[in-house]
Amino acid sequence: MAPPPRATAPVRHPDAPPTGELLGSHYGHCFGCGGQQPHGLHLEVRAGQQVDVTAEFTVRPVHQGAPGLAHGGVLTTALDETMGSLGWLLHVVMVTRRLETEFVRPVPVGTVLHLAAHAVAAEGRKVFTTATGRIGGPDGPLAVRADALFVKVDVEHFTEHGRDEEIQAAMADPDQVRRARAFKVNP
Ligand SMILES: CCCCCCCC/C=C\CCCCCCCC(=O)SCCNC(=O)CCNC(=O)[C@H](O)C(C)(C)COP(=O)(O)OP(=O)(O)OC[C@H]1O[C@@H](n2cnc3c(N)ncnc32)[C@H](O)[C@@H]1OP(=O)(O)O
Repeated sequence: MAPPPRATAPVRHPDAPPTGELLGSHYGHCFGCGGQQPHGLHLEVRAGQQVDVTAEFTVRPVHQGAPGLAHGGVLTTALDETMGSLGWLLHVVMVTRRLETEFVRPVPVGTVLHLAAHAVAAEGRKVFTTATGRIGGPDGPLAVRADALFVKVDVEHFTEHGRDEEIQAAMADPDQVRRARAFKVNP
């Protein structure tokens, strides 16, 4: 998943949220970041200085795979969501096309996973990203890492493919429309 040689360094948008600011959820029902998902990850992502973000995820019993351990798919979701949030800093909406996770050590229930992601390169609609999840603190032992390819999309991606009832509800929600605009999407 290496970026092609013609790829360039990703550029932080001039109107990107300032360093340290909480980005907020892009959609209340998002399994990764939404507040309206009881079993969701409730990730709170913070803007970094460049095209980078940090986040924390507390592993709860509903996230188990093996007894007392986080499910690998849930950990991948946490990495995916964190990397997807880089769109706030680029002012684009992007969806995951390819994602490769490495599970370096098991992550027990109760762990606070310290996530960090940055955009590595961009080329046309493609954004290449990478992320880590560490235990015990932002500089703690590496538990999981991932590389991903995101592709920029416009609002039709959602309105054409999403189920009608959720799309209608989202478009009727001024808060959702405001959040979509923050991504430079024009619903
Ligand atoms: C009010 C209503 C509006 C609401 C709006 C709300 C705001 C929402 C805000 C924010 C949302 C963010 C949500 C984040 C959530 C976390 C992230 C996720 O989990 S996202 C879900 C999982 N992902 C998918 O469901 C994608 C499913 N896949 C697709 O839909 C398509 O495959 C898509 C759009 C990704 C690409 O399809 P193509 O037809 O547009 O483009 P092609 O040509 O296939 O690929 C684009 C480029 O990528 C290269 N490419 C493709 N695969 C590659 C690979 N494996 N390696 C290298 N390059 C590859 C291709 O060669 C092409 O490159 P060349 O542009 O020609 O240079």
